[in-house]
Amino acid sequence: MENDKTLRNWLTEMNLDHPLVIAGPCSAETEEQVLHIAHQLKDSDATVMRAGIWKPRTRPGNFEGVGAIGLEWLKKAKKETGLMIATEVANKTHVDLALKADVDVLWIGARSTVSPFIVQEIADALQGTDKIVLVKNPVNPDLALWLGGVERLYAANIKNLGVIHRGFSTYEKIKYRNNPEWQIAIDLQNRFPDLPILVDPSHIAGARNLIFDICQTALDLNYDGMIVETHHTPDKAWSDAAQQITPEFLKQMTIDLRIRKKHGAGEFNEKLNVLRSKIDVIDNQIIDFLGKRMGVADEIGELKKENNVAILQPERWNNVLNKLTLKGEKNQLSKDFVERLTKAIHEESIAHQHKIISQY
Ligand SMILES: C=C(O[C@@H]1C=C(C(=O)O)C=C[C@H]1O)C(=O)O
Repeated sequence: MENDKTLRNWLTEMNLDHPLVIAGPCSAETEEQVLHIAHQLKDSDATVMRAGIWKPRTRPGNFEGVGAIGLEWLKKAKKETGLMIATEVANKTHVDLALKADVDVLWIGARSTVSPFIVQEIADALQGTDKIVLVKNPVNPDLALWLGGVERLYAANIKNLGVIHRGFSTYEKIKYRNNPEWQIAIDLQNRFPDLPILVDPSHIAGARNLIFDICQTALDLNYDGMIVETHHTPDKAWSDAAQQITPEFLKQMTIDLRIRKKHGAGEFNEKLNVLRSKIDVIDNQIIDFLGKRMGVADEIGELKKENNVAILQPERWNNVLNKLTLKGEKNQLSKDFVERLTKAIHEESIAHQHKIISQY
């Protein structure tokens, strides 16, 4: 699959003067709940109403969705409000039922994207559809697997495609439910600049107080819109209570979010060019310096080879790491960044020495 301007057609045809908003409850719970939320969303920026009907839960015993009856409620919501409707599909049966109910947007969840068998089954069931199909990132940070999902749908002649970034599962304790790993989504945008990308701040955050900032970050990274879990009484929601926001909150959020221009003009560009030349000079210096550092590591490698000494020297390495972290703090660099950078340099240094030592 190649990038192609027509990938954006479905979004362009919506003719929105703001980012695309898909909103609605994590799960459809009752007919009244679906209709109540739909009417609240009617005069918001939301174009599409979402609701989970079949809910993949991490552990059994939790509410697993109302099933096909929820499609009837969504259909009613569409009829009464004019909103388009969206739900998650995870197998051929779901697809058949959703297509029969004329669901406008179908998404493939993170737990399905990890499985090429399931994605293929869904793609086959959707073959040639003109519905909009969105692929959430897989639970693990694997861009190829994410794109593989999109490519399976593309190969099934499904042209109205997009992706949803919901973050990646992690065992580490972080402030988010799912680690955003923004760089993976940036890489995806670089490969497919015309493939619409939406952020799912609800699943990245896991908590409603983080939703605004995540949406702002996504818009600053040129995302095309957001899919946000929205419930009239979030704390009483049957699933994902902590991360749902009210329709009122959503309306205020879409007013407050800053939408920046893709490009500037005139004096801005002149100033930007001056600053960018400064960055270019510094970037060149960084690479020259790194090259010099590796040259010294090579010399150390030769020395270790002659004296049959191990490459990895944990004491020295810890010393280097601590010194640079301290120095980084003085230069307003985050500890996390300096650590990642220093580890990358160390890895390259080890690789250089390994090459020298393994030459006979
Ligand atoms: C360069 C050396 O080899 C390794 C690489 C290091 C580095 O790049 O700073 C530090 C310690 C060693 O693990 C060394 O022993 O000093």
